[in-house]
Amino acid sequence: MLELTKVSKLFNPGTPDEKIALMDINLQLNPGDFVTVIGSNGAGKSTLMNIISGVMKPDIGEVRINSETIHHHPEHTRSRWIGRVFQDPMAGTAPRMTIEENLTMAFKRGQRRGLSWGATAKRRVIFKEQLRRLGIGLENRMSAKVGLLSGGERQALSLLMATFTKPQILLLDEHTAALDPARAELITKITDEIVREMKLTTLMVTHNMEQAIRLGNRLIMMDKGRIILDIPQERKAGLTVAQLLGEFERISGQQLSDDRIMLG
Ligand SMILES: Nc1ncnc2c1ncn2[C@@H]1O[C@H](COP(=O)(O)OP(=O)(O)OP(=O)(O)O)[C@@H](O)[C@H]1O
Repeated sequence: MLELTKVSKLFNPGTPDEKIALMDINLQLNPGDFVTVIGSNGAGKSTLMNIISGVMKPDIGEVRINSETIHHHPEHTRSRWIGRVFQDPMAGTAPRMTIEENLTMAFKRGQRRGLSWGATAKRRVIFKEQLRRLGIGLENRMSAKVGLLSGGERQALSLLMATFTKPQILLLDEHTAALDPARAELITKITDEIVREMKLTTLMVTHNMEQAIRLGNRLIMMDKGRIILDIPQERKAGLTVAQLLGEFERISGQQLSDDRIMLG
């Protein structure tokens, strides 16, 4: 499904500001894998997401989706296969457009994948149905401008738009971090439901340790540009936050330094 082979990325190479963002990353996701990603500050989590989504190119190494190398595809063509939700609720939607117009945009992206839902009226019924699944009443506000929605409502809509046409890969980049705890929990619940129902292959970066353990079927821990721990479902199921932090210390020889860390 998604395969990274020997991917490395350095910033400012050969200068005093040289930073290793990713070093020799090998990662393979199987169809339907829901992988949570945690790590210390500057571990390379965002760079990993940026390289998969095509915002950045690796210095060396390969990224493949369904065995096809995707380096030569720019970000906008990769959006046919990759859905992404960012931390910033403003990032995934167009604020001056209505909910319906935003969904139409997401729908049109998917059309190239062979979707055809015909007339506008039929599409509107489908949009309403999809919005109702979120359980926050957006189906009754289809003509509202998205800029008027709360952060949580916008993240729910972003999530729906990113998954509308079943992407091959879903990237969630700390997508609940900017929300208050109640909204973050709601978006987490909706995420879990959508990912499970649609069986989406998903990578989710989070600073919430408890969430990283609770969600998904696999957990990856990063430090200094490397994957230092890859925990499968069987081991993840009984894991506690204290054990997870202990594992980090044991392998990296230091405490997990993350100024946004949440233990639960
Ligand atoms: N555009 C850039 N220019 C220079 N250095 C960069 C750039 N982007 C990232 N880095 C550096 O690369 C390393 C990895 O950064 P990255 O943002 O991927 O880490 P992260 O795990 O997402 O961190 P955090 O959790 O703190 O957001 C860090 O040392 C960072 O300072």
